[in-house]
Amino acid sequence: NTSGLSTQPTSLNELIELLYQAFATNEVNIDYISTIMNNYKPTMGEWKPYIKFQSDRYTRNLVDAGNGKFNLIILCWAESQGSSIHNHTDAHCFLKCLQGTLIETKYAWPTIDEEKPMHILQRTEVHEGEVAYINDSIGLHRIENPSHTETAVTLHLYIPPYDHCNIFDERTSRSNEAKVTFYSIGGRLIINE
Ligand SMILES: O=C(O)CCSS
Ligand SMILES: [Fe+2]
Repeated sequence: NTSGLSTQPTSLNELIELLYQAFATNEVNIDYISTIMNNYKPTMGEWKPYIKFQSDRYTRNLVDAGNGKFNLIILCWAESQGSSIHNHTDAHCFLKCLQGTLIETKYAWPTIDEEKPMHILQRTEVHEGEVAYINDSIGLHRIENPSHTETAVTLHLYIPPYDHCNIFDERTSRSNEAKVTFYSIGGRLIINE
């Protein structure tokens, strides 16, 4: 169990340490994970190695591969960049806003095969320090940086890790499988062949 562990990570390294300890046993206490993600107080300097913006799309920068039990990733959103509508392949997804403001739009899973627009469940702003959570039983979502002048940075925790997901067309509900890739791993750029 996770009693006796700190619930106030004061650095990225301490957050990672607590995650490794929480995953040392097999069962994972999602409430505890939620507590430490909410309590983590980011200090900008520590995630400098993972801050990389691209003009064509948001970047996914792997911070820690979690011994195969989780992935901790920093996503960097330049102005007006956003994700596709996607699911999370039966994983827990925690998203903590480190800088800027994001909009999360949650959608219901498409029910029938006919072409029809996706149904929006909820749109929420995620502000600095706030944590959003989703999993496939809740629905799908799209994350966007709505600002035309400010960039945004988010910290994502996926439990367990996954290397593909489904992306959905908002107008038709059609979906395709998409591979999930990293722009950098451990702060080093991945040269895509
Ligand atoms: O992992 C991704 O690229 C989706 C960001 S929102 S969880
Ligand atoms: Fe997501």
